[in-house]
Amino acid sequence: MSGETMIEAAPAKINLALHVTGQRADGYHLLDSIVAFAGHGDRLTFSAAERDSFNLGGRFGPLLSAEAEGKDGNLIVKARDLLRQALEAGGQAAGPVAITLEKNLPVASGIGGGSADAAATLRGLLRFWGGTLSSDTLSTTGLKLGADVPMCLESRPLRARGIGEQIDRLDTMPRFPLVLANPLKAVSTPDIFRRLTHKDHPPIGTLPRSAAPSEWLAFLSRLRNDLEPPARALLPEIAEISDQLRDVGARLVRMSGSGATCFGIFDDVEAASAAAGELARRRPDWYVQASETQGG
Ligand SMILES: C[C@](O)(CO)[C@H](O)COP(=O)(O)OP(=O)(O)OC[C@H]1O[C@@H](n2ccc(N)nc2=O)[C@H](O)[C@@H]1O
Ligand SMILES: Nc1ncnc2c1ncn2[C@@H]1O[C@H](COP(=O)(O)OP(=O)(O)OP(=O)(O)O)[C@@H](O)[C@H]1O
Repeated sequence: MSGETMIEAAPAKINLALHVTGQRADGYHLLDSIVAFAGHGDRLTFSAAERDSFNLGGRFGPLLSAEAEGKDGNLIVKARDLLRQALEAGGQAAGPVAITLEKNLPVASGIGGGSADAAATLRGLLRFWGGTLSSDTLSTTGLKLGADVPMCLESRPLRARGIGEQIDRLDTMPRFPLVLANPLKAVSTPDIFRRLTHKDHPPIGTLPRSAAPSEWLAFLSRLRNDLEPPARALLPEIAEISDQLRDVGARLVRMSGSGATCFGIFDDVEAASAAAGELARRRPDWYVQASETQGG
């Protein structure tokens, strides 16, 4: 075990497009999604300790600890236990660790907060413990924690198919300056999937060949998030957020994941930052964050 402290970023996951293309016999939906990761997210810290511990801080930490009580517990703890099991099964050491989560992302908001944290736990603890696990085993372990965890393990531009676990990297995707906005009302992912009426949309077509932002923006503009109609029916604020993002100059506005976070893509980081400032002034009751997606 290392004596040092290690930090692992858990970037917000953004579904730039999400098509629902079918449903498996077990009820899980088949997706075709273009995904990028923001420069902004949660932050995990791992330190050597005499016994395991888990602490929460950050803007949304108190909300999460209150919510998690009496429920299934935090995904970080589950990820730690699953990884330890996998390493110890192969004769590798996985000693006690103190984990701290700085919870900066709103909870149940469609930007993969819990999945990003679970993935960062797997990545970070593997480094902290100095363990070795094949990328297939890591991805399978991640999938046990949630459909979004394998893509969050990558945390780089990708196309996800299957239920989210079949991943192709999109190395030519440019960085997109954007603003994330959320009404601070939690949305339940299973609830949104349950409300879907159309489950057989066509898959995403041919991807751009170049890395030109204009080509990518035109491509993304032709796509959709099929979870947006049921989410809008549940939460009228999504329409309001989308209108506001357009009003402050976004080129493309869409909801991420099962909502309610929407993103607006801007021409440059200065425009995104100014728009976020204006939006936060207009709606201090919303979560508003300027960021930029990470490149391939
Ligand atoms: C909407 C997305 O965020 C898009 O990236 C993901 O598909 C959701 O991923 P997640 O939050 O990690 O989802 P999980 O925790 O695995 O599943 C929560 C619930 O969502 C539904 N679910 C999830 C993923 C999927 N491909 N089909 C589904 O129908 C299932 O009812 C499942 O019980
Ligand atoms: N570390 C965590 N961060 C956030 N939520 C967690 C965490 N651990 C457990 N949860 C539980 O997971 C639920 C879903 O939260 P999460 O923020 O991952 O949703 P989401 O942003 O909609 O994710 P996705 O985009 O993957 O659907 C929460 O309501 C909470 O009870």
